[in-house]
Amino acid sequence: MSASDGVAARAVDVWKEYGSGDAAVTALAGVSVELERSRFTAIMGPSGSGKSTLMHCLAGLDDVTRGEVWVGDTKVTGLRDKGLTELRRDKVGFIFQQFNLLPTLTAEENITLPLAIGGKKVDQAWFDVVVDTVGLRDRLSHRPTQLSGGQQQRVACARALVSRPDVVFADEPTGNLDSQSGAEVLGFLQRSAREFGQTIVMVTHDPNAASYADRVIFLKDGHIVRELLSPSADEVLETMKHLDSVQVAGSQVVQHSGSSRV
Ligand SMILES: Nc1ncnc2c1ncn2[C@@H]1O[C@H](COP(=O)(O)OP(=O)(O)OP(=O)(O)O)[C@@H](O)[C@H]1O
Repeated sequence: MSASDGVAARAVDVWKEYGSGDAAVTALAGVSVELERSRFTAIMGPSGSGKSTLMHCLAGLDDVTRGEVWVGDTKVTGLRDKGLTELRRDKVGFIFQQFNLLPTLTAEENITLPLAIGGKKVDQAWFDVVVDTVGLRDRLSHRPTQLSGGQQQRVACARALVSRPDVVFADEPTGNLDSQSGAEVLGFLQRSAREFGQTIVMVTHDPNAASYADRVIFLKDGHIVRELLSPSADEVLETMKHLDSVQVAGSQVVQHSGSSRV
C-alpha cells in the first residue's frame, strides 16, 4: 500500500500509548485520516485530546504503538534512524510556536539551512517567490534578534517551504504572535496551499486561526470526532463548545477504545 497521488500524508488506524500498566495513557485510539495534497488542514480539540501526538506521529517525530503512517509514498512507520532523518530533512517542513531559528545565522541562511544540510542547491527562482511572498526581501541579512516575532515566524515559514516538502507541519504557529502578525502568518500559510499547492497541517487552539484552513479536524480523547470544511471562526467555536457538552457521546467512544486496551 502507498499514498495515492492526491494524498500527502495518511494515518491508518494509528494508536499511541504512553507508559504502561496503571500509568498507561492512550493518546491516540485508532485514528485514520488522509491529508489531501495542496490543502491546509487544522487539527483542533481540547487540551490533551491528542493533537500534538497526532502531528508528531504523522511527521515521524514520534513512533506509533500500532497502525501505519505514510508521507507521500514513504511508509514512515518502520523507518529506522537514517530513514527518519532523511524524511525529516527532505519530505517534511516544520514551523514551531517558538520559531526555532539559529541566532547566529542571518534570515537568508536560516531559510536555506535545510537545503545546505541536505547538500542541495537553492532553487533561486522559488527562493525569490517564497521570500517575496512572506515580505522578507529587505530583511534577509538580519539576524533573528534584529527581527520582530512576526518576522521571525515568517523566516520560519520560508524555511519550511523552501525545500518544497510533501507536508509542512505547523505547531501553534501563531501562539507567540500578536493578532496582526498572526494574521499575516496564517494568510501566508493559506496562500501557500492555494497558490503554491503546498500541503499544510496545523495544530491550533485558536478558532480564528483554524478558520484560515480548508478543513478542520476535531480530536477528542484520541479519536477524530468531527470535521468541518472551510468553516468560519464562529462555526469552529460552536463545534468546540459542542465537543465539551457531548460528554456522553464522548465517553461512549472512550469506553469502546478503553475496552480494547485497559
Ligand atoms: N511523553 C508523554 N508521556 C506520557 N503521556 C503523554 C506524553 N505526551 C502526551 N501524553 C499524554 O497524551 C495525551 C495527549 O497529549 P497531546 O499533547 O497529544 O494533547 P494535545 O491535544 O496536543 O494537548 P494540548 O492542547 O494541551 O497541547 C494527554 O493525556 C497527555 O498527557
